[in-house]
Amino acid sequence: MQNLPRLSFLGCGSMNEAILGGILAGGFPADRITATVRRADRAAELRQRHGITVLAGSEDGGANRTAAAEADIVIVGVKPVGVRAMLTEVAGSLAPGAVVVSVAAAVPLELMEAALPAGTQVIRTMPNTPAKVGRGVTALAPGSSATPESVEVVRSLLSSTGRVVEVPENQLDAVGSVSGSGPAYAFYLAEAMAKAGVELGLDPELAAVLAAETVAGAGAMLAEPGADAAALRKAVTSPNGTTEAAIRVFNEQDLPGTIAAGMAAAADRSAAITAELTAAS
Ligand SMILES: NC(=O)C1=CN([C@@H]2O[C@H](COP(=O)(O)OP(=O)(O)OC[C@H]3O[C@@H](n4cnc5c(N)ncnc54)[C@H](O)[C@@H]3O)[C@@H](O)[C@H]2O)C=CC1
Ligand SMILES: O=C(O)[C@@H]1CCC=N1
Repeated sequence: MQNLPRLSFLGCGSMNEAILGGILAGGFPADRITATVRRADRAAELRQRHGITVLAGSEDGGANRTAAAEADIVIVGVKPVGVRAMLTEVAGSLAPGAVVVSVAAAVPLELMEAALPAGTQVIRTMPNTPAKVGRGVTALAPGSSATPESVEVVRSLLSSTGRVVEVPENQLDAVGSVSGSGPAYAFYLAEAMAKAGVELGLDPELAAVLAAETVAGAGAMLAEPGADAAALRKAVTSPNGTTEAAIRVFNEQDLPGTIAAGMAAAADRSAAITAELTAAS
């Protein structure tokens, strides 16, 4: 592979566009990137926003095959149910030595490798959308043919979107329920805080600004080197003060247990999707 690989994003919705945005913001040249999408209006939007080449999908899969053929790294960003069909579509078009990276939840390496020519290098990842602002975290698990050199190239590419960690594939359901889905939990908290602020008498716009800035500011503090969530929380919580009153209610109503139950449901859903996809393959 050359110093700077050519990238093709096959399917470019929320997640792949976030990665694309993070990589471009990190200085990767737009003229080495192609994306495919289904609709012409979405293609125009991506071209205008990022200055990359975008091929609008045709029913016969020609756009995906063309994009795959010219790439050193192919990043598959369609919904889990569409991954096998996408890989089957491009299997005969991949360049020799190309690396296939999947961002799809719940789609096993084994299933992806079976849809591709023997020996294809596949890397399964679980990224998250803060990649867009360089604050993502991506867990990756290399497939059986991925070389350490290719893993390093992908790791280095994704490091411009945030942190990259390597995990055994069997931990990816748990990773997805923490960091893959996690941004949604933080946004949910901001929504709930804004709504509660309105119930306490604040104007809706003001409540939304206060909640969003607070979640964002707390996130920025957590991102500082050596930050510890419990210590930061304690620094806000005066003995017998207002914060303590709120946290007492959260604990009495077992908010930690509710969060754990929700995250277990996310991991269980991932395992169930894997079972459905495996049964259908
Ligand atoms: N959204 C997120 O925060 C995260 C998503 N993921 C994974 O990323 C994958 C994509 O999820 P989203 O981006 O949320 O979905 P999305 O629906 O926003 O994006 C999928 C895109 O693929 C396009 N597409 C579908 N079939 C195509 C085809 N044959 N040719 C060209 N384009 C095609 C769709 O038009 C759409 O734009 C999923 O597998 C999901 O599990 C993983 C981590 C986080
Ligand atoms: O909700 C989902 O299924 C995807 C995977 C992780 C985040 N979004």
